Amino acid sequence: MSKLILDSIFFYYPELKVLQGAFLEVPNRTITCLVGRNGSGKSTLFKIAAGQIQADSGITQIEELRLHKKSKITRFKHLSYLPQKPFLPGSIKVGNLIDKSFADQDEIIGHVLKKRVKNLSTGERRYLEILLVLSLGREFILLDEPFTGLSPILIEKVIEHLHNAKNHGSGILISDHYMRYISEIGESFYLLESGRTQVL
Ligand SMILES: Nc1ncnc2c1ncn2[C@@H]1O[C@H](COP(=O)(O)OP(=O)(O)OP(=O)(O)O)[C@@H](O)[C@H]1O
Repeated sequence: MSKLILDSIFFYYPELKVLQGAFLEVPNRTITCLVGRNGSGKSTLFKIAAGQIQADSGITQIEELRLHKKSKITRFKHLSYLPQKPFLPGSIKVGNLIDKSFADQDEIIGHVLKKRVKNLSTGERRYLEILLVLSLGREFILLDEPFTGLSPILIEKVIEHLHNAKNHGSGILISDHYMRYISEIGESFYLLESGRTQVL
């Protein structure tokens, strides 16, 4: 079984110690959840795992493979990442982003294929972003607050997609404040508090 590991992660802003030795293990074929209060550092840990920012110290690795700051291609091959904030350029048409055969099977996306991203509703845009991140079929999938802005029906659809991705072998790391859904789908849980993680 392959694992994404973050070990002894420290990250400081000039006047704030955000992470102080955080540890996380994300095995494949598993949904791992990271929870914690607002501002506890969850997004910071995601950004470090995704290589968007660099930790002051600590290790990110997949099995024996160390992921250094410069390992961008290696990261891209192994990981896909949904940031907390919208990331798609507004001017692109949905139909140019997603495979038509896929869109034909999804009612929500099927209805908005001709629209530009900037003209989607918040929930439609978030749903599209999640599908794109999942469709890359990476070994590890990092989802930072995917459910924000989604209706319960869309959340249920996303959960179905997450189970599919997991059954195809992906390891999923997810953070969200919707505890009802998190506790429904998660198999292992970490709480981030005072810069450190503990297994729940
Ligand atoms: N660019 C920045 N400069 C200084 N402090 C920052 C910066 N970005 C984030 N922070 C601070 O770092 C801490 C951790 O932020 P982070 O976004 O990782 O928290 P979070 O757990 O994801 O929060 P939330 O659940 O609200 O999304 C917060 O106290 C935040 O104010």
